[in-house]
Amino acid sequence: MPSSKSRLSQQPYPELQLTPPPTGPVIKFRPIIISGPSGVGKGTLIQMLHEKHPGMVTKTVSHTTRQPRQGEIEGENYFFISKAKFRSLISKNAFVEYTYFSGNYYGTSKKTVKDQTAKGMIVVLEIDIEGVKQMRKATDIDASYVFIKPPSFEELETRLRNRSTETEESIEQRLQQAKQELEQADTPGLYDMVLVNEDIAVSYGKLENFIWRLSADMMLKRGINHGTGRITGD
Ligand SMILES: Nc1ncnc2c1ncn2[C@@H]1O[C@H](COP(=O)(O)OP(=O)(O)OP(=O)(O)O)[C@@H](O)[C@H]1O
Repeated sequence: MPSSKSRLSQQPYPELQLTPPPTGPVIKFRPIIISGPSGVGKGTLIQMLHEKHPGMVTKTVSHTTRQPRQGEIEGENYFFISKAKFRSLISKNAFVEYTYFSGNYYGTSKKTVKDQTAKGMIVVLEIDIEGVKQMRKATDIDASYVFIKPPSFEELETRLRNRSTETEESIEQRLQQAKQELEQADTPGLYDMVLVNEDIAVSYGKLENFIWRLSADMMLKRGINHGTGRITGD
């Protein structure tokens, strides 16, 4: 696969300068939630967004109860907290979504999403389908949801194998999980866009276009001047 930078040629809204306004109220963009089966290319697409729009597109740091691995940094890879603290945060409804996986909790705190949004950043989060269902039920984070599909199940398997990061057992588990996720992806009201990731450059263009269109709609609704990115009324 060519490097992500060489593929980033198309800017669908060249006139739209997505930089936070230097003064005045900060524009709050809707968080973008990306889901899809393991190996479909979510991480690749999100990395491309970060590389092309550093300082504008951001991810949040998750909380976990698992032990830090060698080299992992508190506040950079995860916020490492105890199970008691995690459970206390659950009871306070502090997570956008959370999951219990392999003996540990993992979750995205509402505060981290809201803090980044308040700074005028577009938060892009990778969240699985169960997390999306949790988020759709909650009302305090107004996000947009994208599901990434593989062109075929065989291609998904090829990508997972070629990535060479998984054991055979893990590949089988992921493919099993993928079947269930793909069956649910078209459930009405779950995702705002379903994107088939065939050619990575085309997929990236469609994803960027979707995000810009949302942002442009939001700016227009709020009377924002595209030239400066400043809010002219609300
Ligand atoms: N459109 C594409 N065509 C071919 N290969 C791709 C495409 N998109 C991604 N890949 C490759 O497929 C593999 C899986 O991609 P990636 O790691 O981004 O998947 P993921 O959805 O983030 O998986 P996980 O959920 O397991 O983290 C990587 O080796 C990546 O380079």
